[in-house]
Amino acid sequence: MTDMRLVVVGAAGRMGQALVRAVTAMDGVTLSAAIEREGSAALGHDAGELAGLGPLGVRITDDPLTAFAASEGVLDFTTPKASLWFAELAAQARIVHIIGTTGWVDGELEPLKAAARHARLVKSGNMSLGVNLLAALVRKAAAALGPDFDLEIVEMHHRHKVDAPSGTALLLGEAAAAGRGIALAEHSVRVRDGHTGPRPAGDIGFATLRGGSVVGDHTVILAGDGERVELSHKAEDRQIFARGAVKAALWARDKKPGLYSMADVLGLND
Ligand SMILES: NC(=O)C1=CN([C@@H]2O[C@H](COP(=O)(O)OP(=O)(O)OC[C@H]3O[C@@H](n4cnc5c(N)ncnc54)[C@H](OP(=O)(O)O)[C@@H]3O)[C@@H](O)[C@H]2O)C=CC1
Ligand SMILES: O=C(O)C1=N[C@H](C(=O)O)C[C@H](O)C1
Repeated sequence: MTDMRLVVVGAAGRMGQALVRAVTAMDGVTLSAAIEREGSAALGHDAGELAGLGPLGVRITDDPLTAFAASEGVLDFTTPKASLWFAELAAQARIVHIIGTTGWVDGELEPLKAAARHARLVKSGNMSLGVNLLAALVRKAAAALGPDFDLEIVEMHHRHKVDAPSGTALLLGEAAAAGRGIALAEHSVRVRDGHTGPRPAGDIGFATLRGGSVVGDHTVILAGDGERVELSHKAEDRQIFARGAVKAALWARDKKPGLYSMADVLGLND
């Protein structure tokens, strides 16, 4: 089979550069184009040079339409607004769309579901093998320990991160809620301040830390009477997410249109 032609959008960003490095290093894929927004200082620069690789002969442009027409898949770690636009374009071009973007709010997922009628989308708040395995373990632990164990999720990220709780923390919260057989939306507590009163039974709490260059740390605490279970993942390098995204694109290449998760890609739902 020929190499899968992949376009990286947001190619000058932290994850965009990691994606360019991953596409260049991995077998079975080739970088077809690199996109940034109109007016970006990165336009015209070589995507490889920006990613610290030396020239690749792929200049960054602000023309996703032309890029998508010449590609089989798009790797997208940008913003929800940009990802929604790219989803429309990817659906029109009938190409695979891998979405790592986080910070989604209620209602924004409906257009993605519509796009997935025509396109193959893989969306996950975390594309690493380790976190997706952790989610499976959290689901099991929450089911096994039951409602007597209070659930708290703590995350820390670098000072540049703009959304909270992280997409990963929410993914882990969903896994914990699924293990308990409850809906996360009805039990999540994202902020505590002032006289909160005692902790209501069944809550799933989130705590957010920001600072320095932390790539991404997550701990799920199951706190019972007299004992505590802690399940953690620490990301040390953004390449784990980028490699996961490329793996997802290759996996989705021969799949039917639909909205898939990283657990589907990794076979953790089987
Ligand atoms: N799912 C996962 O495994 C992971 C997800 N993420 C998520 O990925 C996202 C990006 O993170 P990160 O790389 O750190 O952020 P950055 O801000 O470094 O990168 C985002 C890039 O997207 C560009 N961009 C924004 N809008 C557009 C547009 N309309 N067209 C083209 N390019 C656009 C930005 O350009 P400009 O600077 O000009 O706005 C920027 O270069 C976040 O939501 C983050 O949480 C991160 C790591 C792993
Ligand atoms: O913004 C980041 O950096 C990260 N974002 C994702 C998230 O919101 O969980 C994944 C990873 O933790 C890094």
